[in-house]
Amino acid sequence: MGLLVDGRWQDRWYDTGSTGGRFERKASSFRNWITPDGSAGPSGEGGFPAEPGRYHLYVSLACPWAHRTLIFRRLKGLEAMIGVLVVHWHMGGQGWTFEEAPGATGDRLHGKRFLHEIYTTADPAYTGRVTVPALWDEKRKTIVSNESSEIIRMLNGAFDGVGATEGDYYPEALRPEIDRLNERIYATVNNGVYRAGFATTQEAYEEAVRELFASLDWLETILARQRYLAGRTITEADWRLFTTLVRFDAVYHGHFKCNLRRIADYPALQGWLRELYQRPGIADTVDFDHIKRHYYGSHTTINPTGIVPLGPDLDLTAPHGRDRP
Ligand SMILES: N[C@@H](CCC(=O)N[C@@H](CS)C(=O)NCC(=O)O)C(=O)O
Repeated sequence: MGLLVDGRWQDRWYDTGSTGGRFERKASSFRNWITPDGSAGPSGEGGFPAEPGRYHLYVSLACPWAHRTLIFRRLKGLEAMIGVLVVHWHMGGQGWTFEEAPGATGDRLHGKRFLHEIYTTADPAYTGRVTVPALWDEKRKTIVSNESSEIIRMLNGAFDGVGATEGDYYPEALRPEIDRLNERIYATVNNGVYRAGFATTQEAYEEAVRELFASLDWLETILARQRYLAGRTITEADWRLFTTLVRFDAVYHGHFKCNLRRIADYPALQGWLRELYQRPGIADTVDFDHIKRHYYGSHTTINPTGIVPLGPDLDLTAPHGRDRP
C-alpha cells in the first residue's frame, strides 16, 4: 500500500495521526468526462467522445467502487465497447499489481507490472493515491477519470448514441431524491465501513459504526415499504448501495468490525440484496474469492496473519420475495 509523490512510488499506509484516528478519503484526481460528442463535461477538459473500443476500465474485483463501474458496463451492454483489465486481488507494498491469478487479466494493454505505472504513463509527475477504478483512454494515452461516481454517470448516458442498451439509472425526475440518498449512503455506508475499519482510535471507530447502523436501520424502513430506494424503479442509488452491502456480511462485519448486525438480520435489505444479485449478469460481476482474499490478506495492520475466514455461508440465490410493483 502506498502512493505516488511527483511520479515516484512510496510505500506508506494511510495517515490517521493528524485526524484523531479518523480515516479521511482524499478526492480523486482525474475528473474528465466521456460525452457523446467530446464536449467538456461537468469537470475537467473535453476531447473524450464516446467511441467503441477506445476506452478501458482498470478494476479490482474486490473493490466496491470499481464494482460500480463493472455493473454499469453490464447494465448498459457496453462489454464489447469498453475493455476491462483486472488487477491481482492482493494490494501490497507496490499497491495494485498485474501479477497472474485466477480472475485477474494482467495488463493486456500495456504489459505493465504495477497499476502505478499506468498512472505515471498518464502523468509522469502524478502525486496521489493509485486507485481503482481508472478509466483509460487508449487514444490519448491518459486516464479520463478515476472517480467511480462520475464514471457510472458517463456509462449511463454517453454511449446511448453508439448502441448502448436502453435504460437510464439517473432519470431527470428522480435526481433530487437520488442525490439525497447518495449523500447519506456515501458518507455513512459506502465510506462508513472504511471509516470504521481504518479508524485507529476507539472513538473514531464507534462514531463510524453508530452512524453506519443508524443508516442501515433507515434503509431497512425505506425498503420495507417500497421496492427500490427511490420508489418503483431501480436507480443508480440502488447500485451504489449494492456493491457495499454485497460485501457486508463477508468482510465488513468481521474484518472492519461492523458487527452490530448482519445484512442477513434485516429482512428488507436482505431481500433487496438478493433481488439485485439475481438480476441478469450481476452475479458474474461479484467475485467473493477476490473480495475476501483482498481485504483479509492486504490490510496487514488490521489482520496481520492474513488468514481468510472460511465463512459465512451466504445464500444470495435463495428466493428474494420482492416480486411486487
Ligand atoms: N473515490 C474513489 C475511491 C476509489 C478507491 O479508494 N479504491 C480503492 C480500492 S477499494 C483503492 O484503489 N485504494 C488504493 C489506495 O487507497 O491506495 C472512487 O469512488 O472511485
